[in-house]
Amino acid sequence: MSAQKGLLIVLSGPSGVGKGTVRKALFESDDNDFEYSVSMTTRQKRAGEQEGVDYFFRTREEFEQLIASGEMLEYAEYVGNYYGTPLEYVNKTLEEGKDVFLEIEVQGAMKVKEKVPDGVFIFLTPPDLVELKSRIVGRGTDDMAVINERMEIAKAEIEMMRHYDYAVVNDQVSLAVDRIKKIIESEHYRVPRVIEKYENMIKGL
Ligand SMILES: Nc1ncnc2c1ncn2[C@@H]1O[C@H](COP(=O)(O)OP(=O)(O)OP(=O)(O)O)[C@@H](O)[C@H]1O
Ligand SMILES: Nc1nc2c(ncn2[C@@H]2O[C@H](COP(=O)(O)O)[C@@H](O)[C@H]2O)c(=O)[nH]1
Repeated sequence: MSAQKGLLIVLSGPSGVGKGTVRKALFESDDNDFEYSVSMTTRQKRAGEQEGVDYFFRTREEFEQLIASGEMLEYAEYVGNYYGTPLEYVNKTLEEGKDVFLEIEVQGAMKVKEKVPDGVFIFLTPPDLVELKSRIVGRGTDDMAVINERMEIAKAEIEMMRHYDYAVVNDQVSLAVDRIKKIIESEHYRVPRVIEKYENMIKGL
């Protein structure tokens, strides 16, 4: 087992900003070295989505049982459905010394911050709100009522940016990916993380 735990990296931000798009581009690039935690949801599977790849799709009853038995690191109810992060995979992977990447909405990210304050919290921002709405509309997955609900939630979510460690603008996907890679790389050199290894060495002398 690795002596040093992996980093927990949380990518969050308003609906439609491009979290999923940026996360996929990040994982498709050759030089990524972290593990994606597949979320669980009660929402309907969209065309092309696969069980265990895009999400673990569960009924509300199944999801509520997992909440009750403490098996979720965090969960949130978002536009009428549950979304959450299964705890066991995250713990096991961090213990193996591997970095774990979560792509989640803002309420859930704030719950993770309470439980894992030494995680790396990255807020993905749109260039502006007009562009944000045009991305949600352009995606073509939601009707107008849901789009308006997502925009209202988005305004409140942008206010939450202050609680994050980094803000990355998603103007172009490739640029956002590069910015995130640089953040993750530099987080590995932060003294509180590195010093632990040397403190253990000193204790072992
Ligand atoms: N940098 C970008 N420039 C232009 N369009 C983008 C950019 N990034 C993402 N998009 C587009 O914006 C739309 C929303 O992206 P995506 O579904 O990845 O957002 P999201 O933040 O994951 O949304 P949600 O939180 O609702 O799941 C998609 O149609 C995507 O192709
Ligand atoms: N709190 C959590 N939010 C999550 C999780 N997985 C995904 N999400 C976020 O939900 C919304 C909606 O997603 P969609 O796939 O229906 O468009 C989006 O903001 C995701 O980032 C999770 O495990 N916990």
